[in-house]
Amino acid sequence: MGLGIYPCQPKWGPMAGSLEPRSAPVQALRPAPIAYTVGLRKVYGEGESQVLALCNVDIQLQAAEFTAIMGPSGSGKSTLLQCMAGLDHPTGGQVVVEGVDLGRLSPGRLTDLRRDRLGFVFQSFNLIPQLTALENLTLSERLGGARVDPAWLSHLTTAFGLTDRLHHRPAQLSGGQQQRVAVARALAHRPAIVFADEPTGNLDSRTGAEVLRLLRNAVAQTGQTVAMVTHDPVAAAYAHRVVFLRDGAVVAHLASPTAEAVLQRLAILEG
Ligand SMILES: Nc1ncnc2c1ncn2[C@@H]1O[C@H](COP(=O)(O)OP(=O)(O)OP(=O)(O)O)[C@@H](O)[C@H]1O
Repeated sequence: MGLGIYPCQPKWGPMAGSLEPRSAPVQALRPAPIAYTVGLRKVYGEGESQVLALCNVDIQLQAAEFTAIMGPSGSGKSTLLQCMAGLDHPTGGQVVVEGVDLGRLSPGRLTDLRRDRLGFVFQSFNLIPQLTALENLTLSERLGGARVDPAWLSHLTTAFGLTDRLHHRPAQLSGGQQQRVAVARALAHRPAIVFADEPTGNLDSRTGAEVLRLLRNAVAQTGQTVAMVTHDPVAAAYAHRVVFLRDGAVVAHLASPTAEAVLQRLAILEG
């Protein structure tokens, strides 16, 4: 049986008592999200080997909020991030970023939107090895995007402790320095949203904490919107809100998370 007739109903419903309050007056006061999905669905493969990675996911990212996405291995976290960031095509449903339905964009317009309005941070840094840190920082400009404001770039490199590393190539930098360059690069063109997939996965806890502080400061000080996939409850506690996935569906939200509260929710999900 293929997934064409799969009911798309995960084994898990929302976790009792864990959803954010949704009274009508509070909803009415909430500003429109900067990005959202409606009924997002992603199926990989065909026929017997089909995998339902996302199952009718509705999620909102609020502007100037730091959202962490968590869940057991294989629950669909990276797939959700990739679909929201226009790096992967959903099988069904909608992704809307700053009012633009990504599904209606031509491949060229989607590439432009990714370059100009989105920033990316990956677990493996993904810097271009032949370019210096400074050249990596201005990559979106080098790819034909808007000019990176020199004053903003100077602020970023100072705040990120990179001023004496700008002419080094990635291989001449530590892992933490490389990820700081990657985060600064993601912020350099002032994107609407930074998507980060396990940004601390390759870092020790001290270096990882530095990177998380930089992301959180970007949210607190400049109103940057950040969405981050992580396995680490300590990393998730830097966020304003955690969205939990299980079997490709959103099953819980946690506002103002602590590492302990995140750990408890994960234990229930993985139990
Ligand atoms: N390219 C692909 N082809 C086939 N199946 C895939 C592909 N990418 C992901 N999947 C499957 O989709 C499901 C969701 O994968 P995804 O990587 O989004 O989960 P995840 O929660 O990010 O997992 P992890 O925490 O282990 O990184 C999994 O069952 C995975 O095996």
